[in-house]
Amino acid sequence: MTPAQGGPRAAVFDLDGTLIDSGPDIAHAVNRSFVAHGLEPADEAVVIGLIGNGAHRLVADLLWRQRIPAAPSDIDVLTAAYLESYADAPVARTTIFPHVAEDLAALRAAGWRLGLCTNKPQALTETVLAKLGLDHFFDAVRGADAVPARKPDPGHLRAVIGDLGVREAIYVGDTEVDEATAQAAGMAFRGVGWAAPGRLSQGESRPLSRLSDLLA
Ligand SMILES: O=C(O)COP(=O)(O)O
Ligand SMILES: [Mg+2]
Repeated sequence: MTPAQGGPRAAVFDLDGTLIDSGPDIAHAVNRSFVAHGLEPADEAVVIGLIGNGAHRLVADLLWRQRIPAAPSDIDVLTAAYLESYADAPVARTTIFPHVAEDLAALRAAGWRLGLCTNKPQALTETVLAKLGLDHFFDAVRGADAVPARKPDPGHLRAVIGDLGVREAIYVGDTEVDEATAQAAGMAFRGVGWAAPGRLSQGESRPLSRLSDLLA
């Protein structure tokens, strides 16, 4: 699907794994919470392979992967500790992927409206964007707790499009969660070429080599 002729061109981006390489900070924070509660830390690569469904699900999936039995209240406690630890050092090990800032600037210069749709909590999302100097690119930002239901619920993406005041947009992400969300919302999707191995579906045959490819 291409933007309507003459209509505002718009793109919505996922955050973690798409615009920023935040896996090292996320892994460090979640492992701090595990160790503080007497649990084994997980390999960074394992954590990175599970990011994208929000903080609570990341903790639950890691416990399951490590075969650690946990009650729902344990998952809540570990999630709260993880997010507290993450908020303590949100960008200590995080980098912006190459060319992302200049390509977002190029899209804006070409008149595109840009949104962000992430399963990171809203406050942490705003902090991370501001600390990395990316906040000024976006006309709309919605984290997981800024909508009634987060990705893969299509309402999350539709809320961002509503905020942008456009009828359609392309969604750009790094995982099958993002692909499923776009599909459920009836939106076009492009994966990023720097997604971690195996995170996009086999069907994503045209990943972007740069965000500025959207201008082509
Ligand atoms: O799952 C998360 O915590 C956030 O991941 P996302 O930015 O890729 O949606
Ligand atoms: Mg992602």
